[in-house]
Amino acid sequence: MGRATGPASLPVISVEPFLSLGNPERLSAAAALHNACTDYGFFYLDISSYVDPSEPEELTRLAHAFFALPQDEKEKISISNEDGVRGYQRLKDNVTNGKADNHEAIDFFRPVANPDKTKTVWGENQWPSIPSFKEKYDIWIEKMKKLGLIVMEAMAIGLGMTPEEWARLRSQIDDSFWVMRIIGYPPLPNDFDGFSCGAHKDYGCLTFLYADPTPGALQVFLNQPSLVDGDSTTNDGGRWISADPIPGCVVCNIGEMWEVWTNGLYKSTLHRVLHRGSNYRVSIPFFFEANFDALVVPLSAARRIQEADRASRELKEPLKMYEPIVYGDFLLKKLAGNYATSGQGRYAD
Ligand SMILES: O=C(O)CCC(=O)C(=O)O
Ligand SMILES: [Fe+2]
Repeated sequence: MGRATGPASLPVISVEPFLSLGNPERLSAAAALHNACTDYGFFYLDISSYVDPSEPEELTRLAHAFFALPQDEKEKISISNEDGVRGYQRLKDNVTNGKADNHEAIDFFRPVANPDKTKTVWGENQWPSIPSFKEKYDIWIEKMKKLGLIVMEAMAIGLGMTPEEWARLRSQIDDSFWVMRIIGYPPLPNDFDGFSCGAHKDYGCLTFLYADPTPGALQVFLNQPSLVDGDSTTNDGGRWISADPIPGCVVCNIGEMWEVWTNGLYKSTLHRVLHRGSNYRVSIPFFFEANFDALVVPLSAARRIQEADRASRELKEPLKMYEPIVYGDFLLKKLAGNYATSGQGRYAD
């Protein structure tokens, strides 16, 4: 395991320039966002001009109230009552890379018309009966959906997409099949064979992670040679750095769909959680995803950048292309391997 030396930390990008059309900093902010996506795949997104910090703090309080309930109360909204993925999952129910994760969670997905709980992900969300829980989280979901569109447009600007190209991409994400997890992490026992959440890439489009202020829990794997100093690399030639929460920011990372859209120019980055502190940690990732039926194909704008780079380096062999993916098919495959009972793991490759 690598030693984390030096002050390496993720870039901070403010959403503010993208909140109004006339903001003169839009282009430079989009360029910084592009660099964050090519170099790290992870960044802090400063949303202090978009949401009041008291909102996610209240969500954390509500999450604690739920996780503190007796186990049989929590089981009343178990995923086993529903479509197998919407609802509460016990501690160690999630498995990553063959090892149980030391967390419990509630998962919510975009509601569907004509729910049918015999079909994976096609059932209904299950809400705790704690007063104002659903109201407060529903407000958050709406804000994160809008934020998803705002950041997607900023990324389109950063990639140099034409208005027509952006309109086409927008039509694949304008009815996002979003996912929200509310995760509770008790301290990781020293002798635990596994992690709080094992190393994985997120499989969708953009993740907006709000986490309580607990330091030292979330770690991100950097493997760009320019970002990693030689002394501190792991056997894989990379380095794990902490991504501690910054007030007013969510941690944002790109998922595997962006890797396909950009034909590998933006990499989806490995991350994991090791919560060894003494408190009970809560995090609330919102996964802004493509539409269920979106056909995800490498974008011309990304290919233009790759071709220009190759021309400047006089590379001759043809550019390798990522295979197209229908997002909903990809999601169903991932969900099939999520849980202890199905053996493989939520966050497995
Ligand atoms: O809890 C965290 O900090 C990260 C969780 C995560 O990576 C995920 O749910 O995909
Ligand atoms: Fe993740």
